[in-house]
Amino acid sequence: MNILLLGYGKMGQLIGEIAESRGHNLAGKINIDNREDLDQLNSSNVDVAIEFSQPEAAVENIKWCLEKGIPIVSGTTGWLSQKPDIEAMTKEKNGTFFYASNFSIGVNVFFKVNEFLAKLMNETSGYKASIEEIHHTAKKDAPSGTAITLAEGILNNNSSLKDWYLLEGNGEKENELPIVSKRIDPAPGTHIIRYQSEIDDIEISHTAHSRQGFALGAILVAEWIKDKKGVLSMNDFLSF
Ligand SMILES: NC(=O)C1=CN([C@@H]2O[C@H](COP(=O)(O)OP(=O)(O)OC[C@H]3O[C@@H](n4cnc5c(N)ncnc54)[C@H](OP(=O)(O)O)[C@@H]3O)[C@@H](O)[C@H]2O)C=CC1
Ligand SMILES: O=C(O)C1=N[C@H](C(=O)O)C[C@H](O)C1
Repeated sequence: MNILLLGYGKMGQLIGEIAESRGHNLAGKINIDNREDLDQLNSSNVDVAIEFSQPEAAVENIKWCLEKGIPIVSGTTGWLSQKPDIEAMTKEKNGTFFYASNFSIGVNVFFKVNEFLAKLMNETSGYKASIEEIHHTAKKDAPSGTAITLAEGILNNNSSLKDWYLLEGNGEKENELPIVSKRIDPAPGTHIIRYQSEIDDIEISHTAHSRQGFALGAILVAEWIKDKKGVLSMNDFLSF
């Protein structure tokens, strides 16, 4: 396949390496300083675009793909308030848009375990839920997209928590789920769910040892999505 990389930073470069090792051709490696290269690209020379850029750039990149009729796989986090507009545009253009806050298969198993545990804890009183995420210091957004997905998994299965919030300092909120974001190098991505009571604590965690799982997951999705249409997610891609 001809793969266009929108964003050629830590993730874009690793995705490029793995894609080439799987026999794909890189149609372009776009960063902020070579966007004029996009003028030469369209659906006749790009099969699929993979977008890992930054929160301020994601929407423009995704819209460019939808306008050109190029299927787009996006992993950029921190722009999701505009996702409804992108979903509407995907339908209007009969395009292909895939978003995941985390492409690692292990994290997607962890999402399911989190939902199951949240259901059990909804039946159990006396525990206080919280999320902690730890990432490298170059990360631009907080909380992480993965922490937000985990929070949604808890809120959808819990009748007493109304919303999540980013906990900074001592500002705890009643009946809301706190997320603590820590920035420590070189952490590629750690997420911890805690239920704490006076009697005992329950904790589940996922720790990425590198960016390999995120990058390989995005390529597997790009290979799968080529001939599909609509707004798609990891729940469509994975069979569990
Ligand atoms: N969903 C998932 O599984 C994962 C998601 N992510 C997310 O992916 C994103 C990228 O992460 P990472 O690679 O670590 O970040 P980096 O900062 O290493 O890379 C981002 C790249 O995007 C480029 N960029 C900035 N503006 C534009 C633009 N307008 N068009 C094209 N490229 C642009 C930057 O270029 P320049 O350097 O020139 O500014 C930079 O090279 C983040 O939002 C992160 O949270 C990360 C890992 C996994
Ligand atoms: O910025 C990162 O590095 C990561 N971002 C994603 C997120 O915000 O959840 C996924 C992964 O944790 C790495």
